[in-house]
Amino acid sequence: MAILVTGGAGYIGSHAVLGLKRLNKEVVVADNLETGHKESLLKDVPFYNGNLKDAAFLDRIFIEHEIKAVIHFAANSLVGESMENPLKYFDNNVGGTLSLIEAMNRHGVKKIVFSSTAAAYGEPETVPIRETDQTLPTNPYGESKLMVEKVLKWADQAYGIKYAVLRYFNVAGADREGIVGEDHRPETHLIPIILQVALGKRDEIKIFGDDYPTEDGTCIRDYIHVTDLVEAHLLALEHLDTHDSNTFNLGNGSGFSVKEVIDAAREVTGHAIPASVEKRRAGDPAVLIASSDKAKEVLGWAPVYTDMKKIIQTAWDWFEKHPDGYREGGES
Ligand SMILES: NC(=O)c1ccc[n+]([C@@H]2O[C@H](COP(=O)([O-])OP(=O)(O)OC[C@H]3O[C@@H](n4cnc5c(N)ncnc54)[C@H](O)[C@@H]3O)[C@@H](O)[C@H]2O)c1
Ligand SMILES: O=c1ccn([C@@H]2O[C@H](COP(=O)(O)OP(=O)(O)O[C@H]3O[C@H](CO)[C@H](O)[C@H](O)[C@H]3O)[C@@H](O)[C@H]2O)c(=O)[nH]1
Repeated sequence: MAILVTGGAGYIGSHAVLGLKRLNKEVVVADNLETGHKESLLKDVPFYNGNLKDAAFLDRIFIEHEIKAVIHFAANSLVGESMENPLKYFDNNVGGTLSLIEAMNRHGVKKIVFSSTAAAYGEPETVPIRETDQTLPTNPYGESKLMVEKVLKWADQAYGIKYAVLRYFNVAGADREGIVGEDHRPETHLIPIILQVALGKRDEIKIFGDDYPTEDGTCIRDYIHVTDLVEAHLLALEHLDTHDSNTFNLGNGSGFSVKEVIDAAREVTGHAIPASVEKRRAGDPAVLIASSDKAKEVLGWAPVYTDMKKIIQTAWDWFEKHPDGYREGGES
């Protein structure tokens, strides 16, 4: 019995595949390599290159492997792009998931873990954010994920497909052995961009606004290590064997400002990391911090990487060894 990982060639998906293989689980990957990297795939893991919207592609996987559960990472996830091209996000993120659920139903697969996001909440009324707080996305990316959450609820009711919705906050870091890492193109995330400055690939880090109502004026986020995140997926899968569908936040429960993250990276890398202040980036809430109490209480989840410097260290170890990411010359 295998676990199908969609988006398994991407940043988080590749870490999940590695985590599953370390537990000797049987894994199959489906990815169209739109933003993933074939170089991140493990040699002994069957890989299917195709689009989730293609029903025949999915049928082939479900026929060739006995799939017992799906961990569904495949999606587009650039907030800015989603504002400019919302239909791409509804088409791929919602359309891709509808096709996946239909295939699961055709083949009698009854469990799915779904990557949702803090963007499903929009601007929070209070922090830390709890799962029961209002969900009012401020961009099509977050909206597309929330739509899938709603689809999953009805698919459970109609077809008995049980789901764990995991709303991630800011995912960061890399595998401790550096077997896989983060290589988004374009890179938009704070920590990899800071580390590209330390590598000499960028001149400076641009801080998007220092006039927020926070102590140092820069935005505060909740950073969670990718390995801790993967661990929660494994626990959620197990949980679904004996429990009903559920929704969980995944974050560390503490916030770091952009300036604090830059300072931590200076300490880890020993590099000055020049910074300049730019205007605010549209749509950035001032503070996003998760309450992950529910995941801790219900799933027994306990994040290991709670120290920002340790999170950055794992990312730095990866970047030092792979300054051009997965591909020589830095082009995707
Ligand atoms: N990185 C974060 O901080 C973060 C935060 C919250 C939520 N998420 C969610 O986690 C998931 C993984 O994020 P990531 O950072 O690893 O992104 P990523 O872009 O590295 O990985 C996504 C993978 O899905 C594949 N894919 C996309 N559409 C596909 C389709 N229709 N068919 C087949 N494959 C397809 C891509 O090629 C890629 O390999 C996404 O669903 C994202 O929305 C990420
Ligand atoms: O060059 C940069 C890049 C980022 N930032 C700031 O750093 C913080 C973190 O930004 P990221 O782009 O790394 O992350 P986001 O908080 O925007 O996004 C994260 O949370 C979102 C939900 O709110 C989505 O889920 C998204 O995929 C996930 O990475 C933000 O305040 C941003 O303004 C900068 O100052 N300079």
